[in-house]
Amino acid sequence: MVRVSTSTDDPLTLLMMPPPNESPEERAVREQAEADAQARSDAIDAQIEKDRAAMKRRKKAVKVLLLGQSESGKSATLKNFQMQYAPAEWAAERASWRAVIQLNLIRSVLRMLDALVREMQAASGSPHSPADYLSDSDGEAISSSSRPHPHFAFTDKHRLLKLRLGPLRRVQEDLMRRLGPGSAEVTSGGSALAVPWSKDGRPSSAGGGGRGRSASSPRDEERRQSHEFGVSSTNGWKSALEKIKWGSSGSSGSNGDGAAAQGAQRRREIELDETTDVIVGCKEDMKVLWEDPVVREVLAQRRKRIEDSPGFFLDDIDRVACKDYEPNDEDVVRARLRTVGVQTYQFTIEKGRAAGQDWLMYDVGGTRSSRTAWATFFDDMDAIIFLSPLSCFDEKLREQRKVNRLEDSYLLWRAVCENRVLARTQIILFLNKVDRLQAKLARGVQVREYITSYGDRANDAQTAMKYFQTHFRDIMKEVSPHPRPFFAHFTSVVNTSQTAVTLNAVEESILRTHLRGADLL
Ligand SMILES: Nc1nc2c(ncn2[C@@H]2O[C@H](COP(=O)(O)OP(=O)(O)OP(=O)(O)O)[C@@H](O)[C@H]2O)c(=O)[nH]1
Ligand SMILES: [Mg+2]
Repeated sequence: MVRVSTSTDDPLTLLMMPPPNESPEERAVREQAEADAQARSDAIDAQIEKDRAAMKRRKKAVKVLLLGQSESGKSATLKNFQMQYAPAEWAAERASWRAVIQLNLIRSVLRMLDALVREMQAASGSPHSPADYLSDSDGEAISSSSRPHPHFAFTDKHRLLKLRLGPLRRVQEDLMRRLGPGSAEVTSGGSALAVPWSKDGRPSSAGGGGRGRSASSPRDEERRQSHEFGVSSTNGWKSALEKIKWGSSGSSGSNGDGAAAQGAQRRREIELDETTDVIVGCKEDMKVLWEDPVVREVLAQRRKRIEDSPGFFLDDIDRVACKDYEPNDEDVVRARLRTVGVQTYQFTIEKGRAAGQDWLMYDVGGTRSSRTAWATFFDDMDAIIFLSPLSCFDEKLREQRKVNRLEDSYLLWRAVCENRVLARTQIILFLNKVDRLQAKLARGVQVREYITSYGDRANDAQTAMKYFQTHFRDIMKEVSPHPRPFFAHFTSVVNTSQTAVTLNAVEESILRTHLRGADLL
């Protein structure tokens, strides 16, 4: 039989009962002691609850969105993060960048070759086809030759180079096919707006070149765009590199028939070997072309500065055009592969105070037509790293050849700072490509010729950097919905050791904001 305890024989109840002969004073003391104990217990419960919330918050990934126009260095910054915080994965991925770097090199060579061939045709008096005037091999618009042609001293050497480097065109096509849409630059953005969203983060009705789609409501449009973005979220460089590794299916082949998969893998390796063989075979001719004084004259006359273009490897032909070439860290950061859609990147901090903290970084495509999708990420970010390349003050957007790049950057910065959804989000500005700015000013390019408000200031890098920084700060001050601190770093993110120092400061600052959100600081 089960014995049920009653209030009078339960030992705990008996223990808690006041003594039968308790005086009023003793009772007051006892009740006070009980109240104190209860308060201590409540405080402990509250602390446990707070710690639990903090743990939850700590476990919640820090989310960072990288923004900035195309070629501002977003992906290059992300690569620096990866190198610093996920070294094993970085090392494993490095070899896959070889094909991208080979393509970058070939593209520069073919741009020179195209310029040379056109001038040779002009010199021989052969008529140009209309297409000759439209684009280079990489689709870059060139100016029409209405100007008089100077007389270049072409020789048989140039005609031979044209013939001998011809096979690179097929290699370029092969590599582009394998690497997917990110391997080509966007050279026409139609009428896409600089900022295709409103101050409250909604897509502008005219945004993204969206003319002719007015039948859908703004909400439908927003959903449609986020859906598109979701679909394209695997289109980052990882999928491009996977394609190179595993072929266009992106599958490792491990699930299929073993022999067939192995055969397919072997065929891809042979294809990649053939690509490398052609490049190695063209090595000496590529060097001759790059070092040829007449070619240099042609480029100067056409105002082509190949060394300023993304993915410049012409000074590395000896290393890159080798059978056993393996990219080093800096090669990978310098490699150019345009971001299509969004690249999501996750890593966990391994060392230090924030060890174990997960980070999620979002790298978006920066061309005007890609920007519509940015706003769908705004409401959930701890921080934004905004990149503006300072060296671009004299350049035009590829996708809209009339728009000055720096003006475009100012417009974007203004729109990000004034956005109400981002009012409480930390924004960190990277004034990037300082190395290129220094090189440009050193060779005599005058800022005031492109930025009239620059006035009579000295044309040195320090003065220009300070001037641009002040302009960005003033915009932020003017348009931010609430006062916010101005965090800016001068960067050259291709310099990986310098960038590591900047990233440490950035990590610390973002983490503080993240933890402050959980009242941990
Ligand atoms: N010299 C120099 N090159 C840089 C710097 N930052 C980026 N680059 C190069 O500029 C090119 C473009 O950089 P990306 O990181 O691909 O630019 P992005 O902002 O991701 O461009 P999208 O993907 O088109 O939006 C790459 O070849 C980079 O290596 C820099 O500070 N100095
Ligand atoms: Mg990118």
